[in-house]
Amino acid sequence: MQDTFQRQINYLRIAITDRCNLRCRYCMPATGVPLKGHEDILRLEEIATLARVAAGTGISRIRLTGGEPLVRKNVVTLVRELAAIPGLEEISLTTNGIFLGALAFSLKEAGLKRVNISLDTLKKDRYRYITRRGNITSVWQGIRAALAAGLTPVKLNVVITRGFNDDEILDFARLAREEPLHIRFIELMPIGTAAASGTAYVPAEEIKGRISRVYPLEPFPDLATNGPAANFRLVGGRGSVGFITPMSNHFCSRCNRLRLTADGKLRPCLYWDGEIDIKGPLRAGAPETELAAIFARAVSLKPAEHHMENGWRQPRAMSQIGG
Ligand SMILES: Nc1nc2c(ncn2[C@@H]2O[C@H](COP(=O)(O)OP(=O)(O)OP(=O)(O)O)[C@@H](O)[C@H]2O)c(=O)[nH]1
Ligand SMILES: C[S@@+](CC[C@H](N)C(=O)[O-])C[C@H]1O[C@@H](n2cnc3c(N)ncnc32)[C@H](O)[C@@H]1O
Ligand code: SF4
Ligand code: SF4
Repeated sequence: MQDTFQRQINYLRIAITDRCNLRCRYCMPATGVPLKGHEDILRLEEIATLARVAAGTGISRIRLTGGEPLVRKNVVTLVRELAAIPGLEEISLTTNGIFLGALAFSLKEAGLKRVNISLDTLKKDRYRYITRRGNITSVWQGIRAALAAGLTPVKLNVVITRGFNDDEILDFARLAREEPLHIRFIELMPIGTAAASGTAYVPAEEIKGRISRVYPLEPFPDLATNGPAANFRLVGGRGSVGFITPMSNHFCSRCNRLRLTADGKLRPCLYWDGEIDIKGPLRAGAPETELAAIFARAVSLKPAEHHMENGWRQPRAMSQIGG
């Protein structure tokens, strides 16, 4: 599908749940985000139906996210169903990694291609602080299991915030040198609790400068997956570092994605309030041609770019949109 700005839309991010086992401070309040009722959330077979329709419209990659996708019961069965859909070349997943140790091999066997794992600090106490409850040892078990299972390339998503973890930038770079891990530094966006907290993002250029003064970097186009990251190999290293810059240098002109929320809304953009209900028509028995037309309408409504700078704030939490 092509949108009104000549961008090819071939990637769908599906939030398969709005629930999460963690409470990352920049993402949600300590009490969590009000959850949708059981009936409001797409059933797994409904997600599979919509994925089949999406594939028919030209979507070739699907990423499962949330909330925390691995808290959704029967996620392995869902992956198996999605992996069997003709036209879907890649099913991937973004997770906090806590339950990945237990699930990595079954997910791989079911057809998952790769995982991105969120880890904002390498320090045990800080991890518990930023997630308000997580145990970093479980995340490392998840990372090791992902590598062993071949869910590769394994990418680590790191949100650097001023005064919290900006002293760990070189530790992460060292990790990328020593291990086959691809660290992506993400600029904090004013979404979720981050919007009101005044927490400051650290521009990617500053992070890159600090790394390249110690570890020479060279462009690493091989890791490109049509995602937003600009990737660099550390000369002589096993992994890489990448930069996702929604704030300092947004990548909207290359946008290739739609989002489907856990409660069945199609979102043309991460940072825009437009969304289209597709669960209602699906449950009312709409034929697949009609559902495909709803995908096409969502694509036609994609804005040229986000306007995070103009003061409008996304009312949905990141865990509801899927990141
Ligand atoms: N502004 C904006 N940020 C995005 C978008 N897609 C991803 N991000 C940010 O990048 C983070 C990491 O995204 P991932 O879930 O790892 O997905 P990805 O980077 O597309 O994955 P790859 O296919 O591995 O490149 C998200 O949580 C967001 O913070 C987008 O379309 N717009
Ligand atoms: C919303 S989570 C969903 C998937 C899973 N629970 C996880 O944490 O990977 C996806 C990603 O969004 C990132 N994220 C959450 N809030 C953000 C914000 N305000 N700005 C930038 N990234 C954010 C998280 O760090 C995580 O990497
Ligand atoms: S970033 Fe992911 S793990 Fe952390 S609270 Fe949000 S949804 Fe949960
Ligand atoms: S902010 Fe919106 S338009 Fe820009 S890359 Fe993200 S989803 Fe696409």
